Amino acid sequence: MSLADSVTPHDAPSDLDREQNRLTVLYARLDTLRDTTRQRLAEVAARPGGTPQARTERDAAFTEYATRLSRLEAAENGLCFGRLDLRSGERHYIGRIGLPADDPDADPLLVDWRAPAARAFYVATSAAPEGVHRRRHIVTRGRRVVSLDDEVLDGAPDAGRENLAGAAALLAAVNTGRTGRMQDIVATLQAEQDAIIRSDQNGVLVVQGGPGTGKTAVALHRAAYLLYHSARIASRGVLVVGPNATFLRYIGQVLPGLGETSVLLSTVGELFPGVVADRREAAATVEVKGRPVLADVLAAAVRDRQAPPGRPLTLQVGDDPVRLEPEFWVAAADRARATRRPHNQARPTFVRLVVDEVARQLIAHARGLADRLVADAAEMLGGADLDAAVRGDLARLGLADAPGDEDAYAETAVDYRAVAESDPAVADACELLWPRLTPQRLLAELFASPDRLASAAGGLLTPDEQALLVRPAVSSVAGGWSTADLLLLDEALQVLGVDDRAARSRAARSRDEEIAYAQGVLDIAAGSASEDGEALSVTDMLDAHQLADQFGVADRRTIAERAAADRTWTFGHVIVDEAQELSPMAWRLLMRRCPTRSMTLVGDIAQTSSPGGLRAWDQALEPFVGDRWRLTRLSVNYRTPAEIMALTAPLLATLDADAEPPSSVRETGVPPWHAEVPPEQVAEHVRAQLAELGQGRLAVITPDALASEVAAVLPEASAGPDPDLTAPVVVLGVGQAKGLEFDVVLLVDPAGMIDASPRGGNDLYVALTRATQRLGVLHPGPLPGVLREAFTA
Ligand SMILES: Nc1ncnc2c1ncn2[C@@H]1O[C@H](COP(=O)(O)OP(=O)(O)OP(=O)(O)O)[C@@H](O)[C@H]1O
Repeated sequence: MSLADSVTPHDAPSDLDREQNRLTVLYARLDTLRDTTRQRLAEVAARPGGTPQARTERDAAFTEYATRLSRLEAAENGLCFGRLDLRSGERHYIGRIGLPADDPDADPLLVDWRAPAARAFYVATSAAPEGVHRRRHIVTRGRRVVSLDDEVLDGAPDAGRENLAGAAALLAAVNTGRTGRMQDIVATLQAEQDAIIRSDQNGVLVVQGGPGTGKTAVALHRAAYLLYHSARIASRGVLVVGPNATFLRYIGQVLPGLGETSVLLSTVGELFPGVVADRREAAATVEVKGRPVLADVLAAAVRDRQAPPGRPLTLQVGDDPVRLEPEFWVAAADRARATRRPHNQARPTFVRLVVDEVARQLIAHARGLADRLVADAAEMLGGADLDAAVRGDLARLGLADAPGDEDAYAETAVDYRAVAESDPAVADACELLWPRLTPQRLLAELFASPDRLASAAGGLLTPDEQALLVRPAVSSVAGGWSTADLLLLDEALQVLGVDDRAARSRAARSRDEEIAYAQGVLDIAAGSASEDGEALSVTDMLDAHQLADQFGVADRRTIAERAAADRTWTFGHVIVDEAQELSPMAWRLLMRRCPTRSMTLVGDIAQTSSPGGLRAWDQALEPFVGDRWRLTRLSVNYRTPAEIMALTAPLLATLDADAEPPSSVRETGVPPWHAEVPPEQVAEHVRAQLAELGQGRLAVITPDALASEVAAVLPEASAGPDPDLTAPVVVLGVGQAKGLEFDVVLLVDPAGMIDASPRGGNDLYVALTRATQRLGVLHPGPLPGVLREAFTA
């Protein structure tokens, strides 16, 4: 008996009517809650800020109501999808959000899928019914119930269901035509997936699973679950990292559809706001730049920029030459480094020491000059009392009038420090010996100079590896950065830090200006009030500080928006999809964004295709958490039919001898096929497949280098760096296909895919596992051995 046959469709009109009535009540409640929330939001928005505290409270209330409203809006489609009848006689309706009854003491009308009471809906089976008598899947369209699907769990176990929860609903979901956008699976989550979603938020959780096992879906639902349950995570937001922008667009609707806005979806290359990674690089360069040793290279490169000169430097300060000895520079650099602060933040210490030393020498010069003047005068005038003349000379030089007068000496030193501080020669020397460095400048100057590279990377990278990093000078401000560079920029930012004293004093100045402006407004108001003879004027109620507070603009950005603009934002939880692709430098960046190490990493080692990607999970995690991480596996493939998975078995064995292929949840009865055709004849096959497909999506997946050639013979297809996945046909290089799925896949040139890179076999495995219904392999020459074997088996 097939899985589909094992489920009894339940469409008795009376039951449908009853559920329709219930659904109508639920939507009515949803509408009421939306109206109330909208009204509250408007009230809060209109509330004046007043004191800073009141303003903060108002903004917090605004955010709270706005979030609540967006959750209520998002719940429109598929508001309620399930019902649990417990043996105890209790009944719960399960939905996308919880809906409280009007009466606060009454049971909720709808239980949120994330609430503990909903868990049994996902995990109960005939073998372990968890107190459930009946599980009902309610299928709706808009606000209408279209069908019901019941499972009685405490009856005789049904062998055909194979521990799937709601098999009919599940199969209906996986068989539905693709739309080019990932859908949530909240109605049909399976027990092994539910366990991951609800797993403890603390620590690093790794989810290893073959293709189509729902890793992405589970990761996104886990984000929604954690945001629902943890105020700490909600307050810092969740970061979801995906492999590329096309993939992020593909999954972009899932979390908003679940009502969650506190999630930033990003590639790892976008996590250094303000710099765009638009440069492509050779795989060998990417691999070297991703190595952990690059952190040491950058630290050495910064240290090289602090190197004291090995000879004395003479600065011309005004009329005085000031000579600074090598020992002085060494001591100054050592003291600045001893602050243990990042380069730019240690710089003020270095500058202060230089200024002090220059001032000390200026004072010494002046004293020497004064002494000489006194001696000369005494010689000229014989034994005359010269006190008055000396005092005059010292005063003219700005020096204390008597040695030992400490106050006066301190004042004098201050004057000379000011001279030293504003002297261009001193500033130039500081800039030369401890320059202010942005990450961009550090990297641009490092990569542009083989000498600098040799100095920083000597002993860490071979000369050939160093040569891979050399490139012509780029503007240190914009352009010309690769994703691998952005990881290095972020790393450099840690070593360099930001000297934000100037920004802070600018902020303080602008606050003073706001207060001055507010005072001006109050003065005018007071003037006109007294002219009008008003009893109570605005000046009686507010002072300039309070008014300035009210002028301040409220920060109503979502957590995700604030996080996206901030290079140093740390998240409450970080989720990494296709985590096997990340280089060690990318892991370092992500760990910095998540100091609590509350992380979920999902991926499949057998699908690793990037040059610096993982071969084992502990390889990535050991440097950060030792062995303190949990591994869990997903074992059922919901996407790829059994016929296609069988084709991939010999290939998988060559990629990872220990890998357990996931078992497909269904068969389609349509075996994959192959044909020997040159790339220019791909169009005929595409059109034939489209004619059979009707609705749904078809992808042509090629080796990366072949994509534009194939796209040229398929003008009707969406292609290029930013393809529209909702188009009926897309042409993708295999690198773009990661994480995606289509009803039909035509894979072009499998041998070319294997040959294109050292991880070409992994690429082929990714391409073979993207279809939900049909797979055709088009090969210009002979099939690769691993596929020939599988097709003839
Ligand atoms: N419980 C479920 N109910 C319905 N559909 C599901 C379920 N689990 C997974 N799916 C569907 O299976 C498909 C594959 O899921 P997903 O993309 O999350 O897998 P994956 O493990 O990330 O795959 P890959 O590693 O190959 O990219 C998606 O269409 C997803 O919606």
